[in-house]
Amino acid sequence: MKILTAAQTRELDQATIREQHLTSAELMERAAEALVEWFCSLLDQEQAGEVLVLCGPGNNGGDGLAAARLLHQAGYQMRVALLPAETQSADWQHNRLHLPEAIPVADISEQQLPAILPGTVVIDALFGTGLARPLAGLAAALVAHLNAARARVVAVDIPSGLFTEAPQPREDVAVRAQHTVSFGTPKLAFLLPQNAEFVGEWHVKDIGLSQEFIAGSTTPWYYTDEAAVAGALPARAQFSHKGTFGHALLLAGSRGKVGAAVLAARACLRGGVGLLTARVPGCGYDIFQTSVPEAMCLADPQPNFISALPDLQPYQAVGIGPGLGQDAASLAVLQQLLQTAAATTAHQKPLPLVIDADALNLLGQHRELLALLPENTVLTPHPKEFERLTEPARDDYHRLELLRQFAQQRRCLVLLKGAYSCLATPTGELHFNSTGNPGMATGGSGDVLTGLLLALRADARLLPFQAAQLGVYAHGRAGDLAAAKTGQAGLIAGDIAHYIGPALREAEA
Ligand SMILES: NC(=O)C1=CN([C@@H]2O[C@H](COP(=O)(O)OP(=O)(O)OC[C@H]3O[C@@H](n4cnc5c(N)ncnc54)[C@H](O)[C@@H]3O)[C@@H](O)[C@H]2O)[C@@H](O)CC1
Ligand SMILES: [K+]
Repeated sequence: MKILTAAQTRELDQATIREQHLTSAELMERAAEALVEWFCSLLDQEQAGEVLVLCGPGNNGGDGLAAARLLHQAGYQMRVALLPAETQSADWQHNRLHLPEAIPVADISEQQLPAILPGTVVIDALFGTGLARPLAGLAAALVAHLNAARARVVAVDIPSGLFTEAPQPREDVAVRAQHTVSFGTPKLAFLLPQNAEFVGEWHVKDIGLSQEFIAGSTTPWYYTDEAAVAGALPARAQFSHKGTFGHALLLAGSRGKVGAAVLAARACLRGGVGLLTARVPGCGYDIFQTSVPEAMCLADPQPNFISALPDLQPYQAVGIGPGLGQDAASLAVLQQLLQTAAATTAHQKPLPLVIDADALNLLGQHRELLALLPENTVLTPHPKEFERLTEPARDDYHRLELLRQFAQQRRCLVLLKGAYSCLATPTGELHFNSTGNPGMATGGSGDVLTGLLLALRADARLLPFQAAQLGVYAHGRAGDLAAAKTGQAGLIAGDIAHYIGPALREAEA
């Protein structure tokens, strides 16, 4: 699903109106109906008590006025407070005119901020995508008053004060909502950690906006939902054999961290790889062979870490990093891997690589090695690891820009891990993942992701981006399926690996 800018959202509204021969008030009515339907499913009249709608002067306020009317008709006890302004939008005026007289309406002033008791349900319809500058004056005072009131807040379209696709200076005020109900497509602001305290839980409602306009819009931002990966995994042909799905090599583990190799290997096998060979330190041989009998094992001559790169000739993809440690000998292995993989690019496609964890830290310490990365290498840093590869980011928006630049410059697929993990492509696209849950913030879940990505990169039927996108999505989905059984607290990385099969099955062609 595409993520659009505020300007594109406005154009989308206009295109929908033209295409479907609607009035703008009719489109606003659809938005209000969607909001109200959602609201009624959340809280009944008794649970809601008196509902206060705060309305700004634009169409966001118009949505609020229309919703107040519809909720009143549905039997909710409503109260409306209006933020004064020199002018109001036409659809605002239309909905002001149609507001039932039974609903009390007050004008907001510095002296007369609306009374908000703790627990009051407040619908924030002050500003939406038309926010033109940071909040100041009365609007800022009102939002500070609301945030201090400990109300139950539902934001319409976007919490007032947040910009759709740009950061707001830190000291600025924005509404802290428990829920945000938006229309059509998600907004970039919803996907960034720094906005979580404002956005709360977000919901995007379909209001029949022009699909043709969306299809024709260009954007660097995408949201990987179920539809984006539907059918992404080709069905297995009847006469497939192990070779069809590739032979992967995993370089992982060091003394005390052989478990990382085990987890990555299990995930790689669950990811459908044809054959898996793991290079582990000598101390890991018995552990690995016993824990993952389905994989082959090449013990390193060194007992405690990996010191020698096996011959790469048999493999269709190589993963390196989980539990690797940062010994100088392992750095040499990484360097040799990059040189060998890059050398194969001259006469054939580059050897697919997946680079994670300590292998990323080693790259961060020896940035000259970045120039050796073969095209379409998959890197999976969390924000700290990414910072070691680049520079500290000012905020989440700046980090996205660094991510985009890095992926373009290095011609790699870079996955910035976190909630809504973001996959950057060599062409400058950013794909935010929709699956996963906080239960996955547990040791080893990154190792599982590496193993799964390795399996999908070894599968020659998938293009590099498809493999990475499917891997990230299925990893999160496996975590969601696992958490449904274990609860989030009880979730361990091995559970995620266990559910990779069912998660991938959902994306089968
Ligand atoms: N255009 C449409 O047809 C639809 C629009 N919808 C709603 O309309 C919203 C966008 O409406 P608008 O474009 O009218 O914009 P907004 O309602 O977000 O705000 C625009 C108004 O706020 C003022 N303003 C902007 N920044 C301000 C600030 N910092 N301090 C004080 N005043 C400020 C502007 O001068 C203008 O009067 C969406 O977020 C959505 O809620 C929905 O009804 C769906 C349909
Ligand atoms: K709002």
